[in-house]
Amino acid sequence: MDQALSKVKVLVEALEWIRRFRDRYVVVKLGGSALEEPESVKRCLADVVFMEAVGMRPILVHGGGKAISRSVAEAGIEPRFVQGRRYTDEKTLEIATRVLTEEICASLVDLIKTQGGRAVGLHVNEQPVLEGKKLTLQDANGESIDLGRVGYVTGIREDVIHSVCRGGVIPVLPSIAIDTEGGSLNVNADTAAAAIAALIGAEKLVFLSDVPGIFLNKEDPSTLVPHLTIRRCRELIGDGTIATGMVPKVEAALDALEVGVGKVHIIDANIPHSLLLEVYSDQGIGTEIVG
Ligand SMILES: Nc1ncnc2c1ncn2[C@@H]1O[C@H](COP(=O)(O)OP(=O)(O)O)[C@@H](O)[C@H]1O
Ligand SMILES: CC(=O)N[C@@H](CCC(=O)OP(=O)(O)O)C(=O)O
Repeated sequence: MDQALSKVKVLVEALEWIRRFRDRYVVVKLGGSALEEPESVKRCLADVVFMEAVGMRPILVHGGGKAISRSVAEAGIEPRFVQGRRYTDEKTLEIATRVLTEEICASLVDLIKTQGGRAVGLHVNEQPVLEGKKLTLQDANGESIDLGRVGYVTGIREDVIHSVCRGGVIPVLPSIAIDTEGGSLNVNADTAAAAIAALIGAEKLVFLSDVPGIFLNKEDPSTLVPHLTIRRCRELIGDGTIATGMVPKVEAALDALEVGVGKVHIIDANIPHSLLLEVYSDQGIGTEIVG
């Protein structure tokens, strides 16, 4: 009896959050590191299917940096990164587009379907929804660095996203945008997810990565920080506590918060049902960042 009652308590606790997030957009970014663990990916997608079934509007944005690097290396090209962005010549763009759309996006759509959900890949080969511009970075001396076909998201076909979501279908978006001439641009998936969350006015932006959240000391799991503000994040980037792949993620998170996205969460895709724990329970999990 006690066990049955505790199950009901879980449902009652979830009800408040289910009501609160009904018809709200949540952008879920599945990172390339998390994508390396097929069982974790399946569980995360089951959570996304649950979110849609209880009335939320999840938008799945994914990367695939590790898979792109493998395919690029197989083609005899040495992967090269500048300030966390992949230098993308025409051949690299072709490979990145194929890996992200035909391999990763297609398999995520299939996996959602096998778990009873409905999903559609929205990208260059199907229905493009991300508009972008070429990104130019500057080096320490203020000189422009050419990254090739690398871009950033400037717009989104909101009408397409709205109608897909209203129809009970989960949009799956790889981080490839189209420029005004119809050419493809390779976009860092963290920045793509943040831009999408900002443009669509998402309630939340959730990064599913391969760490439980942000640590003050990466060697010591007890230093996980459950709650951070924009200001504190900037301090942690400044003093090097937040480093490597976490920097573009947190910078993208701050951009999204500054333009009105409610909250950003960084959680571990390898913790079973981390998404549901974050969204539908009082306790939360991982690191949340607020404005
Ligand atoms: N302070 C920190 N706390 C947690 N992880 C950190 C921190 N600083 C750097 N990292 C690194 O950031 C990585 C996540 O970034 P990345 O590998 O690019 O993920 P993804 O593929 O999900 O985009 C973690 O695996 C970790 O090694
Ligand atoms: C311009 C740029 O760097 N694009 C990324 C896109 C994929 C990505 O960002 O994947 P993660 O989620 O694994 O980081 C790349 O080519 O690797």
